[in-house]
Amino acid sequence: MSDMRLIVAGAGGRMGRALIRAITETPGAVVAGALEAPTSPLLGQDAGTLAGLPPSGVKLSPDLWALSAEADGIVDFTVPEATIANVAIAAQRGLVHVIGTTGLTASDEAVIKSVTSRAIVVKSGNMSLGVNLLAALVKRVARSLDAGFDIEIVEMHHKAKVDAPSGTALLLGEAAAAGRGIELATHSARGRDGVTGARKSGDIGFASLRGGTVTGDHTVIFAGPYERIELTHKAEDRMIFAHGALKAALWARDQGPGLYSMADVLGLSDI
Ligand SMILES: NC(=O)C1=CN([C@@H]2O[C@H](COP(=O)(O)OP(=O)(O)OC[C@H]3O[C@@H](n4cnc5c(N)ncnc54)[C@H](OP(=O)(O)O)[C@@H]3O)[C@@H](O)[C@H]2O)C=CC1
Ligand SMILES: O=C(O)C1=N[C@H](C(=O)O)C[C@H](O)C1
Repeated sequence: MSDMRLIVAGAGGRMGRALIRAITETPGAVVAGALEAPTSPLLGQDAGTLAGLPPSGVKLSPDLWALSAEADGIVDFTVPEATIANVAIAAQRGLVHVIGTTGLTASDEAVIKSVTSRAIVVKSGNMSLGVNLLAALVKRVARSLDAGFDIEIVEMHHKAKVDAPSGTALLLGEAAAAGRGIELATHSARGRDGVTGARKSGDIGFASLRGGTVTGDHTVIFAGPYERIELTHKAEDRMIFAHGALKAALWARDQGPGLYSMADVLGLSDI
């Protein structure tokens, strides 16, 4: 099969630069385009050079329609507004769309879902192997423990992160809720402050810390009477997300239309 031609959306960002490096070092994939915001001062710069590599000849462009004429997929770690704009073009052009962007609203999620009867989308709040294994473990542990064990999810990220709770924390919350057989939407406690009253039994709590250069730490705490289980993942380098996203793109190329998760890509869906 020919190399998969990938567009990196948000190519000047932290994840975009990691993706350019990951694609460059992976056989079977090539950088076919580098998309950036129309207002970005980086437009016209070389994607390879920005990623700390030799010049690639691929310049940052704001025009996905033009870039996508010669591409098979788009790997998108940007901002919700950009991702939603990209969804329509990717679907129209028949591109595999790998979405890592977090902070998506329920209506954004609905827009993404709406194209998946005809388009291939892989979306996950965390593309790393470790976090997706952690999610499977969390689901399993939650299934074994009753509501006497309170579930709390703590995450810490670098000071530039703009959304909270993190996409990963929400993914882990969904896993815990699935294990317990409840809906996260109606059993979640976010942003406690002031006189909140006692903890509501059955809720899944979230707490977000921001500071420094932390790549991404997540702990799921099962706090029961006189004992506590804590499951933790610590990301040490963004390349784990980039390699996961690339694996997703190459995997998705052989799938039919649909909305897939990293659990599907990694074969963890049945845990
Ligand atoms: N699922 C996962 O595994 C992971 C998800 N993420 C998520 O990925 C997203 C990006 O993270 P990160 O790289 O750290 O953030 P950055 O802010 O470093 O990068 C985002 C990039 O997207 C660009 N951008 C904004 N608007 C557009 C547009 N319309 N078209 C193209 N590009 C655009 C930004 O440009 P400008 O700065 O000029 O606005 C910026 O370069 C976040 O939502 C984050 O939570 C991060 C890591 C792992
Ligand atoms: O913004 C980040 O940096 C990260 N975002 C993702 C999230 O919201 O969980 C994944 C990772 O933790 C890094």
